[in-house]
Formats: sequence, C-alpha cells, structure tokens
Amino acid sequence: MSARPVLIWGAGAIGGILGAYLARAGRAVHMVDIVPEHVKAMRTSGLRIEGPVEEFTQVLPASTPEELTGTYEIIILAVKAHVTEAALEMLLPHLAPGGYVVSAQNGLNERVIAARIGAENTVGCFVNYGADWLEPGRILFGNRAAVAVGELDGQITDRAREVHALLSVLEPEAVLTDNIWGYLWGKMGYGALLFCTALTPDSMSDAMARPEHREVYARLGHEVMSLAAAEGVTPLGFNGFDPDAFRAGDRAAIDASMDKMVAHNRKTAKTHSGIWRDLAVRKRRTEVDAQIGVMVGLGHTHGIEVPALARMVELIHDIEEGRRTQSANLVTEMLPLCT
Ligand SMILES: NC(=O)C1=CN([C@@H]2O[C@H](COP(=O)(O)OP(=O)(O)OC[C@H]3O[C@@H](n4cnc5c(N)ncnc54)[C@H](OP(=O)(O)O)[C@@H]3O)[C@@H](O)[C@H]2O)C=CC1
Ligand SMILES: CC(C)(CO)C(=O)C(=O)O
Repeated sequence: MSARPVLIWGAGAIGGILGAYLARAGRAVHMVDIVPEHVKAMRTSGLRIEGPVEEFTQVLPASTPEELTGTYEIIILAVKAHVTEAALEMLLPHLAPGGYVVSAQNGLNERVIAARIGAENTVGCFVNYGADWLEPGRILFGNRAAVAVGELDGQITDRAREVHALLSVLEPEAVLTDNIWGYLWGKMGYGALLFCTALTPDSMSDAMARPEHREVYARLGHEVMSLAAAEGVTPLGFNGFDPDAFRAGDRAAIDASMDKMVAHNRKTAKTHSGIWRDLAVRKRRTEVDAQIGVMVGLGHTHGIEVPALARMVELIHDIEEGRRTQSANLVTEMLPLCT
C-alpha cells in the first residue's frame, strides 16, 4: 500500500470507523470533523470502536476544519449527503493539485463532487456497513457489509486500486468494480426501502418483514430501478437487494429479496437505519432531499411516474418538521399509490 496520507472529512459513523481501521493498520490518516468534543476525544483518549464486529480504541490526529492546515492528495468525504456541497467548499483548499476526493456516502454525491472539481478528480465508492455515532469518541460498528470502489468512467486505474486497497483494510471483501454507478444505484434502491422503514418506529428488519406493507416496498424499489434504467445504469445487487426483481416487479422474486434483506438486518447491532436515527434520536434533518428528492426530479426529467417516492419525501418532511410522528400507519397510507 502506498504511504500517501489520507484525509477523512467527516469522522462520524462511516468516516470514523474507516479512519480507525486505517490508522490501526499503520496508515497515515488525519480526521476532520465539525464537532469539537469529538475531535478532542479522537486525539486524546482516542476513538472507541464498539460492537460485535471488533472493539478497539485508536488515537487519531484530528482537527476541526478551522484548525486544519496543509494539503492532501487523497480525501475521503463521509458527511451526510445534504451537506456534501458545503463540506466540499471547506475541503477544497486542502486538496493537493492532482489529488482526488472519494465519496464514502449514500446518494449520487459523485455527481455533485464531479460537477465541482471534475470527474478526473473524483473516485466513486459505495459503502453498506452499518454504524452509529454514539457520542464524542464512541462509534458502534454494527455489522460488516458490501463495499465497492471504482472510477466514474469504469476504468480500472492505479488510483482506483489505491482506494480499493484502503477500503480493503476495513472490509477484506471490498470489490474493485468497473460499474460503480451500478452499486450506487443499487444503494439508491435499497436506500428508498430504508427511508420507508424510518417512517415507522420499528427496526429495519421488523418494518421490512410486515407482509401488509410489501406492496409499498415493491413499488418504491420499482420506481428507483426504473429511473436507473432510464439513466442507462445497470444496477447491481448486494446483501439481499435484488435490483432485477424490483425492476421487473416480480412479486415472488421481490419477496425472496425482501426476506434476504430482513435476514441481513436481523444480524446487525445497528437495528435501525441512519435515517431513523436522524429522526428519532438526533432529532435533525435527514438526507431525504439529497437522496429521494433527487430521484423525484429525475422522474420529471425522464417522464417516469414516481408517486411513492414523492409521497415518501412529503412524509419524511412531515416527521422532520413535527407534523407527524413515526408510525406504521404512514406506510399503510401509501398503499393506494402502490397497487
Ligand atoms: N451510518 C451508516 O451505517 C451508514 C451511512 N452511510 C452514509 O454515509 C454518509 C455518512 O453518514 P454517517 O457516518 O452515518 O453520518 P454521521 O453523522 O455519523 O457522520 C458525519 C460527521 O460529519 C460531521 N460533519 C457535518 N458537516 C461537516 C463538515 N462540513 N465538515 C466536516 N464534518 C462535518 C458531522 O457532524 P454533525 O453530526 O454535527 O453534523 C458528523 O460528525 C451518509 O451519506 C450516510 O447515508 C452509508 C452506509 C451506512
Ligand atoms: C442501514 C445502512 C447501514 C445500510 O446497511 C444504511 O445505509 C443507513 O443506515 O443509512
């Protein structure tokens, strides 16, 4: 592995775990986060990784954005999708000429990053491992899961290999792919299902297991996979998510896929999605506009009807703004749009 230092921008659940694994493996990393208490904990007592995967504490060099000096050739961005643009503006003075930014996020952030700094300075990445930021200096690593890395144009380059080697320190089964958009769109589909689980107080597995709500999940997945096809992308499956089943609207195959996703999520110590956590625990805005709202816009562009996605955006906003509370009834309300 090359010894070029790595800057991790956003040291929460995803970035924190990645940084701790890289540092423990002897890689030079520097962590940046806007939460001063978290930054202080990382560089003094250390970042505690907890949970069933592995437990260890790693002291890490860390700064707030205001404290950071110098430039880096490799920057991994791991903030929530709705703050990607703001974080990019903050990190750009620290991107060395010829360096690149990798998005370890959910959503189509690579488009946003490439629009700002050029596709030639952007490397694609997909992460599905489960983690929760618990408090300053403490992160739960709930479960291992699929990870993939690839260039936006599908070429297998030295720098894609370099990023793949970095992610492989955390996830030995990480994939180096020539179809990163396929993984990212697969996660857009799975992500839509996760947003639906977060309409309820239930765990991801309990919410997905409800037979009376299967039509809603089937419709959401179908809308996303139809958009992916219109975008010319061949979505890829992972951890039980079967894009072809949802694209075809094949109920038997969708049920089989949902059962696999339920089984996958029964094994994690992160029982609820990050979306649920933003709503129920952190009491803050979710990534709904950056992930689901973006697809409603693409529906208009392509002339594809996406009523379930559009209604879900409204319902998540209702919860964010205190007009509704999380309830299985919200999913039931979507049924007429989905049959
Ligand atoms: N957690 C998970 O299991 C998974 C998450 N993802 C995706 O990964 C991405 C990151 O999520 P996650 O790690 O959970 O989020 P977290 O909120 O745990 O971590 C993000 C961290 O970045 C900080 N931050 C916010 N704005 C900035 C900024 N401008 N500069 C530097 N730091 C900033 C946040 O502070 P503050 O909290 O104060 O905003 C927070 O500490 C999201 O797109 C998510 O959907 C993907 C797969 C699984
Ligand atoms: C559920 C998970 C961890 C994917 O496995 C996720 O992406 C999220 O919480 O948003």
